[in-house]
Amino acid sequence: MPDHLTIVDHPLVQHKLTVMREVATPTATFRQLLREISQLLAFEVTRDLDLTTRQIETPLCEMQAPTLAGRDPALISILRAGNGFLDGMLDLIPFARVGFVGLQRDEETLEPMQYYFKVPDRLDERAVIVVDPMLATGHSSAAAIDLLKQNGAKNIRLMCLVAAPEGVAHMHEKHPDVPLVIAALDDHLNEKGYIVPGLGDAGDRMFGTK
Ligand SMILES: O=P(O)(O)OC[C@H]1O[C@H](OP(=O)(O)OP(=O)(O)O)[C@H](O)[C@@H]1O
Ligand SMILES: O=c1cc[nH]c(=O)[nH]1
Ligand SMILES: [Mg+2]
Repeated sequence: MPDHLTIVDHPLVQHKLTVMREVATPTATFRQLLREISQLLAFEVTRDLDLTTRQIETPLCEMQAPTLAGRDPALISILRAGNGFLDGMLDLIPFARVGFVGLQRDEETLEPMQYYFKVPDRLDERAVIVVDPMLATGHSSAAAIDLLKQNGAKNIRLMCLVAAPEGVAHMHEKHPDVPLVIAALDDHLNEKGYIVPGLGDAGDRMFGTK
């Protein structure tokens, strides 16, 4: 397994993901589980954030205590499905700045089309965490990260729920500097670019569209 890839094999993550994969799982349950898993994956994707110390006073004494270094991190959601990760992440990192990259895959070419871009300032001075539940061909995530790098981002991580081997390989080719944190590496993509076994279209399942 490439060392830029972390698969979070925690039993709670795997249990929740299994329920999300089931075709009979209703939208409300799917959305709730996505939120819960986002917090467990967030634990892993933030593991190597830089720390510094600051002087504080406890009821007993003064101490140099650890605190996150530098500017507040930026969470970047790839619309729409990335928003399923956002609320849970913001519960854990309420001081994070938030950006959005609107991308939608063309169903024929599987190439992502951009329809929105709004990100926090000074990306070059922030840890940037890009979130999207699905990494299929990897073209959407790679395109989003291209845009973020054009806007100065240097210290980037990508957090996904389910990835295909094709997507992991594409990300590694285009952005070998970006670590990936995922819950599962599935078997393959089908002829329509869907991850198999996968969970279907994450955006549609989250929002009850289709
Ligand atoms: O790795 P790729 O082959 O690019 O596919 C993955 C992308 O497809 C899905 O979004 P989609 O285009 O369905 O948009 P949506 O979130 O609005 O449904 C998913 O959330 C990713 O962004
Ligand atoms: O399986 C897939 C592939 C792309 N996007 C999804 O939401 N699901
Ligand atoms: Mg979709």
